[in-house]
Amino acid sequence: MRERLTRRSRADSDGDRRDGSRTRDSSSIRSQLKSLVLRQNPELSPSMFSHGADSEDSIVGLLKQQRIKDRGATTTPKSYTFPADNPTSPPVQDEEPSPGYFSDDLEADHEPSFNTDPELPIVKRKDLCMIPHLLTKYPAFYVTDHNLPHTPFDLAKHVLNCTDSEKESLRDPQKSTTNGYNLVRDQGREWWDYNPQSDFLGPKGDAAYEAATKEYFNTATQLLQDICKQFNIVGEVIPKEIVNDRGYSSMRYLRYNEDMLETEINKKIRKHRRGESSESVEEHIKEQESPKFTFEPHTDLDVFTLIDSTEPSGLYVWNKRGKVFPAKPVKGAVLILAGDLMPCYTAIKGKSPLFDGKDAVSDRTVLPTAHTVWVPKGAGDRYSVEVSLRPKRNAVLWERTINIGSKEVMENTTFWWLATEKSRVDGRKCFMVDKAPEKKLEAERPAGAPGEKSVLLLGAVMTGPTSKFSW
Ligand SMILES: O=C(O)CCC(=O)C(=O)O
Ligand SMILES: [Fe+2]
Repeated sequence: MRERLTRRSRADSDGDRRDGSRTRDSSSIRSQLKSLVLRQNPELSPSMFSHGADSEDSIVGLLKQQRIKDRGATTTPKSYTFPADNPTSPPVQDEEPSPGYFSDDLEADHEPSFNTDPELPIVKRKDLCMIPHLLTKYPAFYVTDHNLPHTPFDLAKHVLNCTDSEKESLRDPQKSTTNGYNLVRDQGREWWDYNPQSDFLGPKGDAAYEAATKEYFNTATQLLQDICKQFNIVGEVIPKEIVNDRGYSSMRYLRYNEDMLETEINKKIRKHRRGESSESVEEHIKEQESPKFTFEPHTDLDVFTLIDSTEPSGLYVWNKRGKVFPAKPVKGAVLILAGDLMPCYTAIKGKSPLFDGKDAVSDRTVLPTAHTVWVPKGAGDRYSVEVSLRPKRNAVLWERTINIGSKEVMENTTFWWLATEKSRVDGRKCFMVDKAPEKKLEAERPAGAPGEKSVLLLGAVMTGPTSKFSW
């Protein structure tokens, strides 16, 4: 008789994985970001990408330094590693599917098609059948002709422009960061979350706001579920419960707020002048003039994410070979990113990225889309609307038998375990690529043992010898 065990939460220490040195690939992502940002913002000076001792690190250096300041650390942080390039693979752009690639699978009365202007594919809703293939070649895609209501930027602007005291009243009483109002002041970012599992914390007495928010959420999650269905044409790849149930899905209105950023910078400068900071004036001034990462590179904890945003554009995504794509807003289209759960569902049959690392990944495996938001200071506020399709918290991602002492135990790894692990990762929100060392995944290890640093070993997602993915 086997016992059943549900993996809900457990830390896994693996400090070593943080100290790989910068790779050729990392500088390639940085230089691509730099040249894309400069192309899109010609008024910026290239020297803005240099920043003290980390000049070579360009944008990432800024992020890194910000983190040192945030944490008050005095030592140089562990370096950042990036997805490895796979020189043996043909370049992404050469790998477009031939027309009618999926026509055998479908009874479509038209030839599915997409275009790549901009570089990320644009697919009509009626051609969603192309998605499973496209997502093995591109990190993201746009959907047009989607029949969604207008993206509710008006609601985002409304809620994120209330007075500070009104915003405070929209915070979750339990301090949830996924419901109601929240902010990260020194990144100039604030957001409001709708989470159907929790009480609605929208502007008081505003029934129209609530109705429009829910309507967009419902139609957008339906589109994401329709995308999931495309993976199940031949067999169940994405669990039916996700296709049929909104589970723990949520919606977010975001504002990248120039004034908030400015106020924070001025506060720091004043603090310095009062002699409360040891940092040099020059550094503050540089900081004031520097372009700014406003959302650290990460992957999303979901199955799929739908995003639409206003100008100034600022979202960048990259693929497993480190090619960076600007993901500008496209009129009438929404952008779709793959989330952390996709490699779990599209792994090689019988294997899981959770435990088999990159051995679970084939070229048909859909990897989570790494992305970052970077808005140059002075470009104005940016708003975005984001919908995340997620399963229920107790959805089982993987089931396996393990031995605990002399007992055979059936272990279920749940979505909420994954979520908890990710939230414990300090400063890095991308799943990394590596083979999970089995001995570190023993079920009897107590959760959150003292001194542990939680590091995710889940996203066996990049190819190549230095295939770690961490920031
Ligand atoms: O603002 C955006 O475009 C993206 C936001 C994002 O990546 C997130 O909320 O996870
Ligand atoms: Fe994201």
